Amino acid sequence: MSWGRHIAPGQDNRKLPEVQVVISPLHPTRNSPCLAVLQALEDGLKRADADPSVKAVTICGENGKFSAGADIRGFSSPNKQGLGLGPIVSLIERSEKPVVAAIEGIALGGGLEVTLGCHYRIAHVQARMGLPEVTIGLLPGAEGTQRLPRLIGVPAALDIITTGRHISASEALKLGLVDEVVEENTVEAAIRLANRLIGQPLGHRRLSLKPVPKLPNMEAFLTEALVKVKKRAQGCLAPELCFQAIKAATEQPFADGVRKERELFNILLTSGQAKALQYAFFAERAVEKWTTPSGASWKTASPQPIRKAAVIGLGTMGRGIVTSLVKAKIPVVALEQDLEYLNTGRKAVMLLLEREAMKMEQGGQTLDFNNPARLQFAVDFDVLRDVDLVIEAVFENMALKKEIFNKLSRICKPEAFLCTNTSALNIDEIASVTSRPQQVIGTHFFSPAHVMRLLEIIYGRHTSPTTIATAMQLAKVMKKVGVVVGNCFGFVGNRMMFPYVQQAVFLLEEGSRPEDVDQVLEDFGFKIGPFRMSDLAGLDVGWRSRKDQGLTGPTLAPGTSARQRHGYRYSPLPDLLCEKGRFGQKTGKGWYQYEKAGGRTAKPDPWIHSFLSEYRDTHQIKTRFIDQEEILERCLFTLINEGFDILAEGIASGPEHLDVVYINGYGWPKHRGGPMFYASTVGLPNILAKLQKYSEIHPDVPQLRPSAFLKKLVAMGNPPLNDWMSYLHRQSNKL
Ligand SMILES: CCCCCCCCCCCCC/C=C/C(=O)SCCNC(=O)CCNC(=O)[C@H](O)C(C)(C)COP(=O)(O)OP(=O)(O)OC[C@H]1O[C@@H](n2cnc3c(N)ncnc32)[C@H](O)[C@@H]1OP(=O)(O)O
Repeated sequence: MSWGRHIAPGQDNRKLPEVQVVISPLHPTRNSPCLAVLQALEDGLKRADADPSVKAVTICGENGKFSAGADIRGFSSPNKQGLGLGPIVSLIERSEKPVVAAIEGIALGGGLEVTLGCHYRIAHVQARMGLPEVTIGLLPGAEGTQRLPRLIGVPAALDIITTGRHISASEALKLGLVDEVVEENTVEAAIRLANRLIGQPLGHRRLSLKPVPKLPNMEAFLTEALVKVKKRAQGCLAPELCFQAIKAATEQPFADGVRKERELFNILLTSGQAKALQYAFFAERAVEKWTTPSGASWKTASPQPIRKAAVIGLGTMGRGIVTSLVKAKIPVVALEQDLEYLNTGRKAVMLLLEREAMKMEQGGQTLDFNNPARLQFAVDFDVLRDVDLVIEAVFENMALKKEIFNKLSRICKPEAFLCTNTSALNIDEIASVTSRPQQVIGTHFFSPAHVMRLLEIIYGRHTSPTTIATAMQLAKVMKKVGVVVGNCFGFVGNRMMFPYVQQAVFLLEEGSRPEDVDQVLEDFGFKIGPFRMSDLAGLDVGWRSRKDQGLTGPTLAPGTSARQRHGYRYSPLPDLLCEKGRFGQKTGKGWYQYEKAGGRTAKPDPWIHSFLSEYRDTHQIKTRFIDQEEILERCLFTLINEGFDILAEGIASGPEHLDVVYINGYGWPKHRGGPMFYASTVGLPNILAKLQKYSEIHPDVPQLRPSAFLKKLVAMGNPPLNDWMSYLHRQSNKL
């Protein structure tokens, strides 16, 4: 046997026998010359083919990583890379010399497609594979949609391609995606296999020549699958086009399927959705690199280790937070005020953990939560003496939170971090009752806390960089996206949500029905419209907060106008519903009616319709027809407008932060890239003009008055989103 020389665009320092073509590194950097990588791969293959001393080829990655696929930034560059990979995969497949892929680390996207051209695939036991193109608004465009169904069948290929999920080596082996899984050196194993293959026929290993395995009921299967794909996609184009490409594989010869794949790929490549999803990919990574206006930064701050944590309060939020910590393998003490609450909380937590353990078992993982060293329940604050971090998750009441923080400050060890799970309260006020305000931080979880990815991390005036870094590290360990924001009422998420919900309610006063408003926003792509959301969360939550603020309830000054507060427009509609006991799903009635208290199926309620009509009569509001455009613009543009104020005030350090918050915590459709990205696609001058128009019609709604920062950006010529923050302190002579 003889081997070809090492042919590589990079260096392989493992000094293996001479057979390798080294492919792209794990993280193609921003300027990674992807075309050069492809060229090197092609040249390497051609040289191996032409060299009679080479009898077999192994393709592996650099530094123990196969490939993360194409450089995503390349898809938005004018010189679009990548379309050249398909012919190279075919070139690999046509090789008369056996080609074996040695998959270590990850093989994703174009990287996995390369392996589908190889005649055999060997994976390391810890390798992960996937075709995540759908998550960045694309499809596997290097013939992957045609080869994968031929290799593993249509159902498995559909699942992998339309979800973009990563699979483990053991699942890949079960599916037949790889031929062998090894625990040893994968490249050496691949070389050994290649050795054995020399001289053997390869025809049956060329996937393009194989038929797609038949299903007894292919047509019915595809029809049903399409319904599922569309339902999951919620307006996102890529999953459906992935489906179409795979369907083509079942109906057409390989070459025609490839043509169809290319056609569909081009549709996606030029779609705004791909751009938005790729923006979202990088935005999520950008927020990891946090900074604060005082100069604190991820670069200089180091997180402290959290060996043991505590959660105070086992209500809905506390239960989810405990579950997240257990899943992150952080030993946790769960504390309640008395044994009765503790037992209720304990049962609920155990139920959540059992469900999570079952889910994890399906993916071949285990969850150990029956061990007291991992999870302990208590009613005595004394058990908190040795914890490194406490998350207080009692209900939103400043006096109660302050009492708890004062106690924590006295009991916990001096270096312990104190976090408050609040959705709006002032972090500085909470910190003020402790002896360590530098270690106090807001950690705003989203319900259900063990499912939702967002963690808003709110620093106060005295919060130290180490505390921020520790909270960010905690988010990462819990597999959440931490977004560092400043301290203001409602922080980023709820502060932007307030004008959105307020407009939705004003629209009801003027003539819309809850289901009209929800429909428009759900058609836009929100998972759930504002009224369905309010019914789900419970109308009483906002009612309590408005009562605390003196906006309604017994503390309201006698003679206050029903529809005005502090000289601005106010809608008492949500208060009136609460006074009638309509709290949403929990009472079976809210903005909608439900089959029973706790029911989940929202039905439009004729009672609400006549209630709204009587309300308008009482307040002499002329009912008018409100079109979809106005509903969308008034709800979204006020939310975006608030976003510009947040940026101007330095509450968030860039538009990506706001977008990541909205995508991960508020059901904003990811394929629209987040509210600020969406604003940039609509065009800031258009948003400004519409806000000006609505503000003139509704002068008593300050949230419709265009933000000064928005006006400035328009005056500065509508710069691209990446540049917005650089204009914050620049002078504009057009204003
Ligand atoms: C020579 C053959 C190889 C093939 C390559 C050739 C390409 C040819 C084009 C083919 C065209 C056909 C269609 C193919 C399309 C694709 O391949 S699309 C890309 C598919 N791949 C992905 O979507 C992978 C995306 N990345 C990830 O999922 C994760 O980053 C990871 C790889 C699993 C690693 O995770 P983790 O360790 O948590 O690190 P991160 O923080 O996520 O990333 C670190 C930095 O790397 C950047 N990065 C990662 N992947 C890419 C990428 N594909 N393109 C550009 N940049 C990437 C990421 O942004 C981080 O950057 P910094 O924040 O600046 O550190």
